[in-house]
Amino acid sequence: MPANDRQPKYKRILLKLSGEALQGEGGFGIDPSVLDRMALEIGQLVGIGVQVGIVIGGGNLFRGAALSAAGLDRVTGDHMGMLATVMNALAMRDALERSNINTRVMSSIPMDGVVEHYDHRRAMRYLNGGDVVIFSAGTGNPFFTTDSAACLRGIEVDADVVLKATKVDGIYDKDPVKHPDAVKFESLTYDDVLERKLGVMDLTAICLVRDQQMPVRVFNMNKSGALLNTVVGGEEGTLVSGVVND
Ligand SMILES: Nc1ncnc2c1ncn2[C@@H]1O[C@H](COP(=O)(O)OP(=O)(O)OP(=O)(O)O)[C@@H](O)[C@H]1O
Ligand SMILES: O=c1ccn([C@@H]2O[C@H](COP(=O)(O)O)[C@@H](O)[C@H]2O)c(=O)[nH]1
Repeated sequence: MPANDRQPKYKRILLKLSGEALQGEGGFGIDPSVLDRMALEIGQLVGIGVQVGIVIGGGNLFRGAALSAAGLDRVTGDHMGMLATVMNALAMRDALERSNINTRVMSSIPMDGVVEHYDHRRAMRYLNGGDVVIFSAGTGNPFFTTDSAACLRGIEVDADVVLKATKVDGIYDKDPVKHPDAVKFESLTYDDVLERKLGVMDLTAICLVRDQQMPVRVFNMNKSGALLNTVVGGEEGTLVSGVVND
């Protein structure tokens, strides 16, 4: 069903941005033009009064599992991955502030003088005051992912929904990047995702949102206007919740 007006459906969202999406055509690092486009789209949400928390991945720079496969100690690799998310957060804050959007970066790992340490009550004050808050450094613990961090922070700040922005336009019965014949779901229950082991999000994250009944929508960030459409109630991508909406 298309969104019929510009009134937000959600008061507060937790937006998970894929680190890989920031690399643009370059294949590594951060493409400033991608940041600017995302800042514009996030600004549209702030403009209609939506409170926005963000978690950004680190896959454009480092992933602990990949570093470990190349011979590094896994915990060291995960620390590098979490630091990568701080770099992405700083770059995103820069783009948002150039668009005149007040933005705070908080880190799960103390980094005095660079970014604020994560503090739940302070984060709530910033969100209530209309600042965008970027939660960086994942959960602060190795062996987790930023999907888990996004779900955790989304639950902690009492977001209405976790929006996972990615490069595919929803959840399929198998990875659509590898399988052109993959079939898309409009909606799924948490148990569907777990039982079918659908790889778009890690299963720890799905268990967390299932236990707290936090809805998650997976949609394509490369589709212009999809983020705003989602927030005003458009049915972009795939919704994961406690019920199937057919
Ligand atoms: N069943 C599935 N449905 C949809 N996508 C799937 C599925 N299985 C695997 N994928 C893959 O999951 C990817 C989504 O992961 P994405 O890159 O957004 O997250 P991430 O790994 O958390 O981010 P980062 O790039 O920051 O590490 C898609 O690009 C898609 O190729
Ligand atoms: O809580 C966390 C979150 C992330 N990591 C490490 O960071 C990288 C990048 O995150 P992605 O979710 O893959 O984008 C991840 O591969 C882990 O190595 C972590 O250790 N703990």
